[in-house]
Amino acid sequence: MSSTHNNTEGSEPFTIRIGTRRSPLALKQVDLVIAELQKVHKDITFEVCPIATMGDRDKTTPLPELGKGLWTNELEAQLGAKQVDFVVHCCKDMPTTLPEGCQLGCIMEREDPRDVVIFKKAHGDKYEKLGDLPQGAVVGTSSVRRAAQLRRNYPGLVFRDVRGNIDTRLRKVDDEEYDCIILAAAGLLRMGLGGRIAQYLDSSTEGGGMLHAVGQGALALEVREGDEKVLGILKTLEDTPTMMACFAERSLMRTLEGGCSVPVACETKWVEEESDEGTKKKLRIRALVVSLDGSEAVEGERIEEVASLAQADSLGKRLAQELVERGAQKILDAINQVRAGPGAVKVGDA
Ligand SMILES: NCc1[nH]cc(CCC(=O)O)c1CC(=O)O
Repeated sequence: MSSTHNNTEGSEPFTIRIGTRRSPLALKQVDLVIAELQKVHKDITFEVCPIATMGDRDKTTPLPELGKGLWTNELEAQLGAKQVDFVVHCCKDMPTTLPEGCQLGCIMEREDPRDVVIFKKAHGDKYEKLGDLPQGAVVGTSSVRRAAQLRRNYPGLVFRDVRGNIDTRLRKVDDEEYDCIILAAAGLLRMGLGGRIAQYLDSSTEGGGMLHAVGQGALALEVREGDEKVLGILKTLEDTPTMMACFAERSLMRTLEGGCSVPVACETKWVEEESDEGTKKKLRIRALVVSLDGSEAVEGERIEEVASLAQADSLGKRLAQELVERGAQKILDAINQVRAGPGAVKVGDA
């Protein structure tokens, strides 16, 4: 008689295959996910299946020309073909509408969602913040969202593209003609590179704030639609407040983009609000749609009680509609017009 190993699943040990990009950050993120899963599911074997996506292979074509899903399409194809059981994504890199047959299984607790400034090593401790930089200083970023917001507050700075993985970008700021670069805190912190962070940017930054990208700092796990077995396994990793915040952000983006990626920035925070009935936790979402050159912007904010993903969705949608009514459409139309014309304009987030 064969003995059956008694495990938490109540069945034979089995293997789960995980789809991921193969960048050092992506692999680190998968390690973090597996470490969390392994705590609960001791007898499951997790196998990492890294591949290069279009965004990894093509490092020169402007991002929008590569189309939507440049970081995700190949991974979702593998998921659909059952070559992998779930995919680990940066939530920020996922299009707001998923392909048929795919489902956002869960979103994990968020790392710091803010953007940060990293100065060239050779500058030593000469600069502490963006405002310390002289006229004409060069800021590396390929994100129109970042450049457009910073242009508004720091008109003297010059913006240049910088693409590549985190290590490549850090090498470029140190060795090439950049004075600083802007990156997401989350990637640096996960890679143990937080020591390079000189300044955190958010809506309240003195001298000029910045809102982050939709989904920035959160990891999202994508599964085949209705795959209850895998959904059940991943459920233990869900951070519901983060998931609700990201749903609000993604709904905002989905409502605004109308088929084309646009420079939309946001910031969500769970805040306590006092009322006659006592204190209540509410979700505050701030958002900004900005023209490519930073000359025009429409900003807004809403605070609502959110107790479900559907309510998070409608919060994001309402804020988007409010921004459109207050003039965001004019900015979006202008961007879409340039996008449709000859010559590429980058509006994806890098
Ligand atoms: N495609 C770039 C990308 N996608 C997600 C992150 C950061 C990590 C995160 O937001 O979870 C980055 C790098 C960056 O913006 O600095």
